[in-house]
Amino acid sequence: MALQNAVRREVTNQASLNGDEEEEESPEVILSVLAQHGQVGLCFYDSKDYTLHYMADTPDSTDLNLLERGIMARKRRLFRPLKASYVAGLEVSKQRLLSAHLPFLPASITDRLSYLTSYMSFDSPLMLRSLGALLKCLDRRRVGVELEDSSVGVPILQFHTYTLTQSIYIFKSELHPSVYKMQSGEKEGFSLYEILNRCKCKFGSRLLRWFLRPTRDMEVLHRRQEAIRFFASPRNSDVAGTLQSLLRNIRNIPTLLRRMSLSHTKVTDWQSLYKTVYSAVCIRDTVRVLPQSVGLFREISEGFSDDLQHVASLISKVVDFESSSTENRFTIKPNVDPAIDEKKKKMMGLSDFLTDVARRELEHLDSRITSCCVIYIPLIGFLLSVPRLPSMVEKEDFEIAGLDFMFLSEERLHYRSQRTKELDDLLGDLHCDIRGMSEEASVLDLSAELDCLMAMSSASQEYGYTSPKLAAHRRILLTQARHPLLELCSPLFVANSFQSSETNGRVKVITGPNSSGKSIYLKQVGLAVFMALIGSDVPAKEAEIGLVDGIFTRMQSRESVSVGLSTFMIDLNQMAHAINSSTGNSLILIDEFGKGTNTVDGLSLLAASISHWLNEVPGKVPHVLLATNFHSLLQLGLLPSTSLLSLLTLETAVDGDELVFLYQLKEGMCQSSYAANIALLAGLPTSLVQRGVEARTLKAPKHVGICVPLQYLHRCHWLVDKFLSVDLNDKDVDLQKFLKEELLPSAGDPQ
Ligand SMILES: Nc1ncnc2c1ncn2[C@@H]1O[C@H](COP(=O)(O)OP(=O)(O)OP(=O)(O)O)[C@@H](O)[C@H]1O
Repeated sequence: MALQNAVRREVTNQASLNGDEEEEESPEVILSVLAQHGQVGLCFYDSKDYTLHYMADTPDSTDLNLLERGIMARKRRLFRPLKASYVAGLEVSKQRLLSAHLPFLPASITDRLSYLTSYMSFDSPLMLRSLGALLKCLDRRRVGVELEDSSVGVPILQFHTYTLTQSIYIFKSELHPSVYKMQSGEKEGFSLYEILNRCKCKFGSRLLRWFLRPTRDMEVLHRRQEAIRFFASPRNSDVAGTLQSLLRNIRNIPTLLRRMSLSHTKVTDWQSLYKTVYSAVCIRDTVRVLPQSVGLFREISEGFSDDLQHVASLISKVVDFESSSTENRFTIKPNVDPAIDEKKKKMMGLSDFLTDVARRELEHLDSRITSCCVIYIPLIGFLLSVPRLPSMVEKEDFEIAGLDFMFLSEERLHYRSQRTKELDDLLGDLHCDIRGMSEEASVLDLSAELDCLMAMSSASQEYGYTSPKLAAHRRILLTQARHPLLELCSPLFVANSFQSSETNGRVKVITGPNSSGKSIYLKQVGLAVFMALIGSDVPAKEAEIGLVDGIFTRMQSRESVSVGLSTFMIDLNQMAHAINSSTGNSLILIDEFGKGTNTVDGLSLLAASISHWLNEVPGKVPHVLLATNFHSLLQLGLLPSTSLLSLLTLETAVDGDELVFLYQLKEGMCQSSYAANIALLAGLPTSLVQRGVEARTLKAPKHVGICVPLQYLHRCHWLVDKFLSVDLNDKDVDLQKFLKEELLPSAGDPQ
């Protein structure tokens, strides 16, 4: 497990950096980070405002430094390690959180759980464990607490979701499965990642996972868009083909160099290194003639240095690949460079030779040592490696006459001898030059970026995506948008548009029969916005997307064993999260909220939640897209009428008894659930469905209405109007008189 725990201390004033007394007075920030299996979870406590910040588990970047950069960019601070022993398992960590001194938490543990899960995702084990570690640390160090009394805990007055600079968070994992699949070796399944991943080198595929993190950084997005646009043009398809075939040859230079301990060097490693360097030079030369206004091209042209060319020609001059592969051992070209003499050739090529060297060394060694070998370690050079004897305990025991002890590793002792020094001298030139290449990290980074963007561009061309216009406004416009996954497995996908302006129609309520396409529509909007925010083109004819700061989803909950909450509680949590944490710049997608409980209660909660947004000041209303089968939400007029509300439905047609789904979005509301037709479609026995229809007809209020004579209906209306006309707050109103004189005398008069 790669574990990084760190403690940060405020170092805004130099005095605290120098360990001055004033350090005590600086507010403290304690950070806890846990990384595992390509994911990172983190949290930190800031004693300045007693806030606990937490970040849901998120894909790790290629290096964890990003976290430091992200946080340090905001406030320059110093890190120092948090005790690893503070980190506990998931259950213990959850318990620490539930029993922490948090004054704002409800008293009972069950209520606490509900409260906490509405703020933070309990599906983030790393975050929870880092929180557990942090709470333990706060408890031990008693940050900001002067009192000895152990019942007084470190004050934590509020929680705050932490986001990395410019990152956008997708709340609730439902968008994830189709988006990220993180575990290596895990089957990708049919996912957005799979659609976009046409990368030619491993680094490209790996970086693409990182690309799947949305961002609001316009510079990053534009940089990606301009490269994607360039390759999307049919005029540039040849150059794209050339670059892709070169990218196939790119291998991990540092790993290759690490493997190049000469006694184990494989010919294939040399070949891979040569191909990598040679291809990098070709990529640079190809890119140099492309428009340098494209940022990525400019960086490749400048970043791939001439050293690469030098190393490529050096390898090709020295290594005889042809005889290496026929003889299946490393061979050097004869007579190419007079500086490389017979002896060098032998040394470099023959692992047998190194074995010879080792054997000769062994003759001079202590008789207790029965075996040894010569190895090569980049940056260190050739070393003699011998097994550690049981009698070699203290450092002094490692000394061997005539050898310089270097280090102990994996129960082997490593030494420099006169001969290994000679080997270093003889082979130094080549290794120095090649070693220099490990500095060429930019080759890998930029190649991976190029690979990713070409992959995204290729998917965009194949599936007819469009480049979205991105801006900082609060509008989203998608013309003829499609679902990127469903359109590939559906013979005829019906595209639909989406429009959410700054003020009008920001809250959209979609009704429609089951299977009419409501959920798909919600998801395609979410995915299009998501794709735009990773820099990709989107499946739509036209797109204009204001950068959202979060995508909140409430879809398809299953009861979660890890959290111990029922399906309905999870629904409520997600809704609470969306209501508590969204801003006027967020996108909220809600599918079927409220159906996990009694209909009336579920409906009321749904109406109250939507009304919450509809009653907000216009600038604070997020883009809300909500699908529901509660048709009475609209039929009973439970929502305030405002221009913020827009009603949509998906078109269907009835052909005889059969319901036909047209999947076309239109304004308005669904008039019938067509549940009976859908039940027949699904294969329920006809007699059973008919009985259901009868029962429903009898129960429907409409049935009563049909039997009541019109005159009684008028009478009822009149009575209601009369009652409503009375102002019960008016003290002068005499109710007895009203009933006797105004209402009852007219009892026989239906008006
Ligand atoms: N735009 C579309 N074009 C073609 N087929 C579609 C479209 N939208 C949905 N479908 C098809 O209809 C199926 C059902 O869609 P969806 O799950 O969105 O329905 P729904 O209205 O949300 O149903 P429910 O209310 O029962 O959850 C999809 O699996 C897909 O096969």
